[in-house]
Amino acid sequence: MCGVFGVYNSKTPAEDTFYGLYSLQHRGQEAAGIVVAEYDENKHKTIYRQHKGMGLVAEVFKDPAIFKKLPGHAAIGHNRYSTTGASKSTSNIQPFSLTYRSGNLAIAHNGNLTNSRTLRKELTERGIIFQASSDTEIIPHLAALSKEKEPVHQIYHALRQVKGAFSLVILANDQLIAARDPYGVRPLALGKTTDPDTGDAIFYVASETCAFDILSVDYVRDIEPGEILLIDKTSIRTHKPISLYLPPSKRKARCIFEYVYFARPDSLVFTHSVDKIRRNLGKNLARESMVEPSNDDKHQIVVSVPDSSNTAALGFVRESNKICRPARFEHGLIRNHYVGRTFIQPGKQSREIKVRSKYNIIRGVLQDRQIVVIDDSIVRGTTAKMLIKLIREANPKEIHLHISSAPITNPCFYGMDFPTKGQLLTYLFADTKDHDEEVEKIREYIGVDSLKYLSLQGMLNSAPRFENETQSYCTACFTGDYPISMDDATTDKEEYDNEE
Ligand SMILES: O=P(O)(O)OC[C@H]1O[C@H](OP(=O)(O)OP(=O)(O)O)[C@H](O)[C@@H]1O
Ligand SMILES: NC(=O)CC[C@H](N)C(=O)O
Ligand code: SF4
Ligand SMILES: [Mg+2]
Repeated sequence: MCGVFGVYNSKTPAEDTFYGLYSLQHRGQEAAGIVVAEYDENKHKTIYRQHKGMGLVAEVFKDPAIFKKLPGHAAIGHNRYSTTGASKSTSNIQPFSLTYRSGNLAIAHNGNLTNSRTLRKELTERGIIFQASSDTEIIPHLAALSKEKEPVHQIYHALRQVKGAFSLVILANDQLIAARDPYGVRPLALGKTTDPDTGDAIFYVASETCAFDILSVDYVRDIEPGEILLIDKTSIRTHKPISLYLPPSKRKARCIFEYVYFARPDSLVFTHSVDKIRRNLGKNLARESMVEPSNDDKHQIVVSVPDSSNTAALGFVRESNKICRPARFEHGLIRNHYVGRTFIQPGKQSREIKVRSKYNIIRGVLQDRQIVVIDDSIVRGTTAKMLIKLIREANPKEIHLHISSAPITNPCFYGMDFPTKGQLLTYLFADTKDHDEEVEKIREYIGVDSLKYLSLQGMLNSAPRFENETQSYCTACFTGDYPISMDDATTDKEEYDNEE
């Protein structure tokens, strides 16, 4: 999924970006980087400096001396969760920065392009040399090839040619550019504060608004789907950046999975509170639930799988009580906070080890009870399978697993790393005759007394509506209805990587 952050007209751009990336850590745990722009008055040009590395933000930027070497007025940063190009390859760490005929360019990307292989082949045939194997590097190459003079127009020209999901922050000489694909698949927000000394604006761009909160920055609005926003010296005085627009798409395709799992609940995503939508998902799940408290239990014991399903579990409990099905939220699973997100971890074995070391059970809460376990999603099934085995060790009376999203049956090509059906748990049961039989087989496999997924309609009813739009969300991994065509013939993430 990746986290992107940008800042313009700050006295401490590297530090601001560090804190922004730190709060966006949940969007990518593989690598992090910052590129800072400093205007050199003597040379009349902008100099870029960077620091990048594999691992978490706090590890990559552990040494405070790094920040002394990154002075400037603007910066962009990136947390990587790889979707195209090997995870472990250092050449894929973003932001990418390069020098070309119009000066300096640096780019950070959240999303995934669906025609990058086709474009890469064309560019390679024209003699372009690629340093990385990720899709993102295509964009600066296309911009550099553009006949336009202004970097923002070169970027526009490049973005007309790429397809797929992109939320971008770009440094172009001394300017900051933010852009979002016309479908609006990934989020991107604009924030602002005022410099108390000059009255000038300080602009911020981030994947999620939680990055603004940590810096006491006001959320202004979202970068619109298809918008290319230019922030420069003039806009800091006027407090108004300039916008260009890519041709609109017929429909919008905001990733509904951002609401289900990915984003932090304290963020506004697509202009709406993730917390509120996640509570709605839990509420609708309670309405669809068929589990009644067993005779000798006064309450259902509802246990969330921390952290991502905590909010849905709260919504579930509240609604259950409203509809006279007494329920009580309990901490039955404790999470080790030093283990990050497991689903976005590359590699099966490392995901399994992480799940096992991540959770432990509180026996007293679970023993001899009827337990409703709430999780937000089942993707590969690693978490559910291992967790239920763990919960069984506490001898609960019954385990009912409730999922606050529909079954994931199709790959994502727009920025989540499950590019083939074979990676999904549902694939194991693809030959079942209908939905009920499929759910029953999954129930048996996971080893629970009952399994309930929220319906697709229940999911859509939980998410906000956008006026004058025929379709607002991408639900492709749940439905197979892909809003953006997949031009590339292969989904091999490491196609262009050499053995390391
Ligand atoms: O079926 P799987 O492939 O295991 O993936 C789904 C699980 O992964 C996610 O949690 P994760 O641990 O990544 O993040 P969290 O700590 O934010 O809940 C999600 O909330 C599910 O629990
Ligand atoms: N998840 C993402 O947003 C990934 C960005 C980019 N496609 C990469 O693989 O580096
Ligand atoms: S396929 Fe699923 S995860 Fe991917 S963008 Fe669409 S809704 Fe989001
Ligand atoms: Mg989770």
